[in-house]
Amino acid sequence: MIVINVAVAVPLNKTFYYLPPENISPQDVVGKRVRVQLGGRFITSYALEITQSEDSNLKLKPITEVIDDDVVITDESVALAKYISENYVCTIGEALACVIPPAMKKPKRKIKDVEIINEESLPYGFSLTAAQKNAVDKINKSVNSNAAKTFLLYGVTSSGKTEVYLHAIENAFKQNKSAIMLIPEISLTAQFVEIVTKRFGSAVGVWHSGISAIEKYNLFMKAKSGEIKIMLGARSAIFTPFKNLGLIIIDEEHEHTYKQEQKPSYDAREIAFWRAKRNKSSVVLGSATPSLESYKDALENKTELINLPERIDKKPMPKIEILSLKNKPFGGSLLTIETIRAISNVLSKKEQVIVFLNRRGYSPSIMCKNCGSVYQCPNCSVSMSYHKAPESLRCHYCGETKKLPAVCPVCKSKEVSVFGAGTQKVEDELGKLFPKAKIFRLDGDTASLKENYVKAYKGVKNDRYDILVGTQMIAKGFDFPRVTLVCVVDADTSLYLPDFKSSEKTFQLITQVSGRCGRGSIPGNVILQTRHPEHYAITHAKAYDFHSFYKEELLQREKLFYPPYCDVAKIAVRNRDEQKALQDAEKLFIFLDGLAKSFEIHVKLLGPATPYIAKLHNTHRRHIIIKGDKKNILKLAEFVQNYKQLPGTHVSVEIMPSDLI
Ligand SMILES: Nc1ncnc2c1ncn2[C@@H]1O[C@H](COP(=O)(O)OP(=O)(O)OP(=O)(O)O)[C@@H](O)[C@H]1O
Ligand SMILES: [Zn+2]
Repeated sequence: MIVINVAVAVPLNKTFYYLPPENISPQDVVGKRVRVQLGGRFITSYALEITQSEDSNLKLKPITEVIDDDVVITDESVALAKYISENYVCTIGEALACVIPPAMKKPKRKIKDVEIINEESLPYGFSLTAAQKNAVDKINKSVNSNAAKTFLLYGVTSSGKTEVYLHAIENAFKQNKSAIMLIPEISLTAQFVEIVTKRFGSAVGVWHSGISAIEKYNLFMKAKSGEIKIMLGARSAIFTPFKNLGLIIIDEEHEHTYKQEQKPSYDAREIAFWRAKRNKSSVVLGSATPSLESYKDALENKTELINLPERIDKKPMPKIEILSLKNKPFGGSLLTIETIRAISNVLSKKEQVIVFLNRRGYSPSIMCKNCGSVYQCPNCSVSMSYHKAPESLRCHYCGETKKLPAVCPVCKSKEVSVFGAGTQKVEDELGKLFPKAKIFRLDGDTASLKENYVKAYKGVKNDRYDILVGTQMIAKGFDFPRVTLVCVVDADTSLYLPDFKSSEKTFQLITQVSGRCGRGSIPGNVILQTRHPEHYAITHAKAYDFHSFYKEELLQREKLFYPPYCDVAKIAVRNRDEQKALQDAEKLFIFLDGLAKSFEIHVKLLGPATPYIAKLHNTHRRHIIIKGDKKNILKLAEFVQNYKQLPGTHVSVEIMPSDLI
């Protein structure tokens, strides 16, 4: 009997046999996505191969539907899924659902292209600097000789990394090879789509979470057939099924968005290395603030370091002035007199300002002045943020929205007031201080409308706005030549989060946002408000001294045994019942500890600990952390799947998470 081996995206570590659908030959099923019934559910799955079964009594269900007309599963996608399943604790089916999106949809009739822009490629406007040329030569040599090398392009902000990428892509293109270019943030799409499509016209596809299921299908098939040769996109664009992949570029490689939090918790950088090895392609990791891991690899010659130590035309780095808020009372004015003066001065010269605060909403909490209680989210153990226009209280974690209470729910006092500041409040204050200035705010709230990304980018670029206010969305990648001042309202938002990466993230954020100014003909200035002016993340950022920061941070990591000195996994145990979450976390810890001892798996187990946010979406959480080397961590993490948990408990494993909170 002929049966078809199908990978289903469920956490059962095996593939399943189904009968081919009636009237369709088995050869026309294999390599395509199919719908199958499993345990009462219909699931989009992957038809891997035809097998002969000796057992003719086998009771098998037929495949319900063959989704694709053409083959979508390649040898590479199966091998890659196997790699993902072995390295991120998931099944082949779950891994395939990552490599080949189950949701992409074949159009009923041919639709016109939306994201592919048919502009003719434009000539280059300027010649490369010596440092850029050196970088391009090295990358091209590697691409042309199929050397499968990885480069770390460490170039200060505005050193012209984009131009290096474009020249390297052009070379790959001339060699008839394809290229993937990853960008970390959807807010940067407008800028990069403009730049890349100007050069490469209709050869470019754009892939991100905002595109429709049909657009995804079209792009996927066009990449597979070679109709497009360059894919620009977010993390998941790393899976673009190019056949002749020559080059993978990961811009802002330090960004945590390249790491998927949900299962499978893959890192796009690692997928890039795997694909590069298989396809003999080159990888370029670019950043002005490389991650500790990437910089260490480069210094140890595991990858090749290329430096762009200066800004284009030797423009000076912006001068960073630190304004200490140490002795200033909490809850006072958001902007110091010095900051207000600096903004006023820049606006009077018709230059532009970026005002950065990495917190959206109006205020992060509301508090009763009488009894001191803070209004908490009913579903999560966090305070609710106050939002103006429309006025509401919102939980930034579960989305719960409430009306602002007229009296304190605890003591009935009317003395309820907002506390702390977010981007809405900054926008408000700036509006009052500079009524003539045109202000645009880009953060998680305004960015829910897709067109606001484009509005922010084009508006600042074309001088329609004087001040851009925003969160980390505006901190990196943007190239706005008329921005001459950056104000960091509060540099400390990420500094004291209980996570081993909080100093690194703070250093990166300050360096990146500072790098947004002084990119044109007028030098830039940065004003950085902080309560911790002496912290090494801040002092080294002020001095643009990445290497000293790196050394100091490495010492801390070594002392506390954290990456890059070990690998880590975060196991989250969740249950709606707090006691059950706690009990199961403790039982799981004992189970893993016993296994580690009896199988002599050398790892360090920590926990179970209450995470920074103990309750999320009405679910209580406990974390177990495994530290050690990757092989041992994976060995132990595999056992998590065999753990018999209490009803209602959900256990997930994240390999090398971007944080431990
Ligand atoms: N060779 C060159 N000659 C003149 N201008 C250049 C050259 N190369 C790049 N530029 C310009 O310099 C500016 C900064 O370049 P780019 O945006 O690529 O910097 P970057 O290194 O990516 O910075 P960041 O890390 O801040 O994103 C851009 O406006 C770009 O057009
Ligand atoms: Zn909530």
